[in-house]
Amino acid sequence: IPDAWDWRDHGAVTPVKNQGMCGSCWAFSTTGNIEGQWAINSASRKLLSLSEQELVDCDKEDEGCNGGLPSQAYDAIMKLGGIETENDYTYEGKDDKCKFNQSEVVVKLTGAVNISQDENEMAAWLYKNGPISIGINAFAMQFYMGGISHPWKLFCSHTSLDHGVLIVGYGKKGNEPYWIVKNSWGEHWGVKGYYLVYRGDGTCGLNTMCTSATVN
Ligand SMILES: CCC[C@@H](/C=C/S(=O)(=O)c1ccccc1)NC(=O)[C@H](Cc1ccccc1)NC(=O)N1CCC(N2CCOCC2)CC1
Repeated sequence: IPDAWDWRDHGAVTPVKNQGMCGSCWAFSTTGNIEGQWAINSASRKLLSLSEQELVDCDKEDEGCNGGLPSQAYDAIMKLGGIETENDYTYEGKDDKCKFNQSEVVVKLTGAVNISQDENEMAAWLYKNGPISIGINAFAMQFYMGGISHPWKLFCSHTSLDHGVLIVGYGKKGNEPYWIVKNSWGEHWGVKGYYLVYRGDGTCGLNTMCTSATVN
């Protein structure tokens, strides 16, 4: 696989979004993954912006603005019958009643996969298949101002994951390998909304809950 790869350069990543005052990061991680799968692995090859609010309101396996898991969201989307576009089911940033409309579904899932915790295998999977939904401990992200984040384990527990985000690529700056992570805190946070984090030692637990939906 190439030394560097960035799915933003290959039409598989929508613009950075903003979850606002709602703990819906898990929904953004989920839609980001499915947006990539649809653009890369479906017959249509179209990059669509998908609805997080549908997940916040209608995914009863998760807890809306109080948190959730992408792995549970994939299952909920399959049971609901698919996911609508951002435009058809717009983001409100608060828990609301479910307004799911089957006739507006644009993407259906066929399943989901767990991805290896080995970061070399993760990079190979990403290059072959697309962006990866991950859980991470977001402690260091709250103070991130740019560069390659590599906090001490002491400050960034590998076992208490509290944030859902999306790995869209990887690279190396000099001798330092890094992941390119899409966040959902708006484009003024981090590096145009992105987090560059050290690749290779399970920083902040980013390798421990890697998942993807499958679209066909
Ligand atoms: C209150 C919810 C906060 C929200 C993200 C909010 S956030 O605003 O992005 C943020 C995160 C960190 C610091 C500051 C701000 N976090 C989540 O949704 C995280 C995201 C995550 C964690 C681990 C792996 C993947 C994804 N998930 C969670 O918070 N939860 C996971 C599911 C859990 N359920 C409990 C009952 O039994 C079923 C499971 C509820 C809590």
